[in-house]
Amino acid sequence: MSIAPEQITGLILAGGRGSRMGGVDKGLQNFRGMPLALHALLRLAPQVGSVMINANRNLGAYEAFGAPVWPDALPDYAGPLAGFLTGLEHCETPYLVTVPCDTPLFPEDLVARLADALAQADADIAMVRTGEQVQPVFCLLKSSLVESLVRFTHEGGRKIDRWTAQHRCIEVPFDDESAFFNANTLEELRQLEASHG
Ligand SMILES: Nc1nc2c(ncn2[C@@H]2O[C@H](COP(=O)(O)OP(=O)(O)OP(=O)(O)O)[C@@H](O)[C@H]2O)c(=O)[nH]1
Ligand SMILES: [Mg+2]
Repeated sequence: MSIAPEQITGLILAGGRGSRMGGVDKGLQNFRGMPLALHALLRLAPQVGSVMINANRNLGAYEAFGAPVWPDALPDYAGPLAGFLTGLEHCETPYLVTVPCDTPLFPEDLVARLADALAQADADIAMVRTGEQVQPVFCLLKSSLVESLVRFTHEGGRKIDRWTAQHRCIEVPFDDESAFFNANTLEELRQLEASHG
């Protein structure tokens, strides 16, 4: 069994505090003259059937990118899992794939590789691994997990790995580690701009 792109909705995670960047709205910071979240959107869109954005501030600026924008239902910046929940609650396809807004050079075949691995392993969740490092915010998941995530988060659960461990989860190795370089600080953003990717 394989998974077609049309069965997958893409979600840009841009709902964080950006505290290591001085509290700015990270997704709206420019990278090579264009907002980071728009880079992610343009890179993800050809890989999936439709895309949406999860953001908690400056919603109008994100709406201008032309995709639906959903803020967290959970209060107080509950972390990336709150973004997963928001995505699953608005997802109308059998699969959701998430990418963070601060990693604009992620692979152009990211979703195809996650989807192949998920289908082959008959898993519920597939996450990127680079070297020894799991990158849980690059995550393909079955939309049917929404009830499980509602339960987990409403009981106060916040850690991605604690939740994913409850399901059939696989890690998909990616060799191109530099494609997953993410900008947490302004310094890292400038470093990324200077890179060859
Ligand atoms: N929806 C939502 N997404 C979040 C939240 N916190 C982090 N994220 C997203 O999760 C991804 C990884 O988070 P970080 O790289 O730590 O980003 P951040 O939390 O904005 O930055 P720091 O405050 O410096 O940790 C990013 O795409 C964030 O936008 C949150 O409370 N809600
Ligand atoms: Mg954070």
